[in-house]
Amino acid sequence: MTDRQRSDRTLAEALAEGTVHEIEVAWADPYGRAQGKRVPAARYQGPAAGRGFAFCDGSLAWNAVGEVQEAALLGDPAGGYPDAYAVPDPATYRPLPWRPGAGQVIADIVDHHGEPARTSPRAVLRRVLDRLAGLGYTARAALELEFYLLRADGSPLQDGLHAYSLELANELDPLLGRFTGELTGFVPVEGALTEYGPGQVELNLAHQEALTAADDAFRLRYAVKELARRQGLLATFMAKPFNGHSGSSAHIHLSLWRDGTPAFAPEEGRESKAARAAIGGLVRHLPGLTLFGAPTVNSYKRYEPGGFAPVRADWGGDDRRVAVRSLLETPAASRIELRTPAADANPYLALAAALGAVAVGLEDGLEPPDPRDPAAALPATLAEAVTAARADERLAEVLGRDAVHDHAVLAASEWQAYTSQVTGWETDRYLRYA
Ligand SMILES: NC(=O)CC[C@H](N)C(=O)O
Repeated sequence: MTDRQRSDRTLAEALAEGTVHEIEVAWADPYGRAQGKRVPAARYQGPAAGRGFAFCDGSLAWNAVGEVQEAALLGDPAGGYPDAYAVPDPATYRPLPWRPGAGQVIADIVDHHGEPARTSPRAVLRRVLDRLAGLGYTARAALELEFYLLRADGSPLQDGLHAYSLELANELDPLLGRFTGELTGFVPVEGALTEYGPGQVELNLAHQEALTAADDAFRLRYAVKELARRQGLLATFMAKPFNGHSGSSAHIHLSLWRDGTPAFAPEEGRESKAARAAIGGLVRHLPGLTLFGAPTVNSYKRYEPGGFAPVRADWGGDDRRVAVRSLLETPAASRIELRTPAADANPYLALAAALGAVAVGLEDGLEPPDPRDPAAALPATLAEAVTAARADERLAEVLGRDAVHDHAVLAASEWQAYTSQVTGWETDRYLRYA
């Protein structure tokens, strides 16, 4: 029995036995934040088996501070923000570790015409996975998420800088212990470590079928924030919260499988044909896909030359300085790590864009460039990323033009809000000197 079948049965059993009193019907907004409705168990089955749970479709077309952008298609202003429907995927059911008797299920979104909402993040990922399936592949993925644990007022909890420090890890207890304890029934955490910044933590997730991997990253961010809140702390997935301290990434490890065999298994000691096509697709389309792993103004402040966050569309072997890291290991563990996505990314969109570029690499028979050739610069700002995403017709064909249009509109609204403000940096720098 697969994990999906198991949790499917768990939900039906929990409802039948009356061991669950409430279900959170959850979906990701454009920025990967958990949205949803709390539904009493007795009111769940009707809508879940029918049209789904109604909500205002503006929730799928708002920017980082919740301002609905009318130019985004799904908001469909002509239609007056009609209902969209959250249709639970029962295989995603998990009991909530912090509220006994409550569970969560992740929903797919259907628009008011009854069609899958083509710009909703989970739908974009499904579309790419269908395309890969058409090529004969299933994708597996594992995400590593970094974040800062802060005091409730936003100040750092620690001042030490020691990645992998078990002593600093102890200082973060009891919360850190929860991430490798009760949280593992909700998401498959494989490891927890202190990262380089003060109070920065990294959690590694197990590799899973790609849709589940994105669901896990979505759940993880929600759960970490909630467990921290219950402890009187603030967990932030902001990409670069502090000047002078490392940013937070969402590295994605990818592999393709054909009929249960690993398509990235090394061939004659080097990357397989499928792996080379995947690397070729990723490297060529990195400028266009960057937006989907780096959706805010702040995401771009993480990229620093000479650091661990890449600034070029380059690739290499076991090298943490490049954007696309090819890890040749045992056949089943050989994989590609994409290091551009930031922790503030929507995991569905980041994974969809990465796998979209992989699909393009396979379809177009691409090869990795010679690593000694000069590599293209990645977009250095959100505005450059929007331009690059809009210019990448081939990637848009795979992700869906409407999805690229909408998410570019949201990002452009972030950029507009940012550039229209006079900042403290400007007054500090220019007021007395102009
Ligand atoms: N684990 C690492 O390689 C550090 C990654 C770094 N924090 C980044 O933002 O990219």
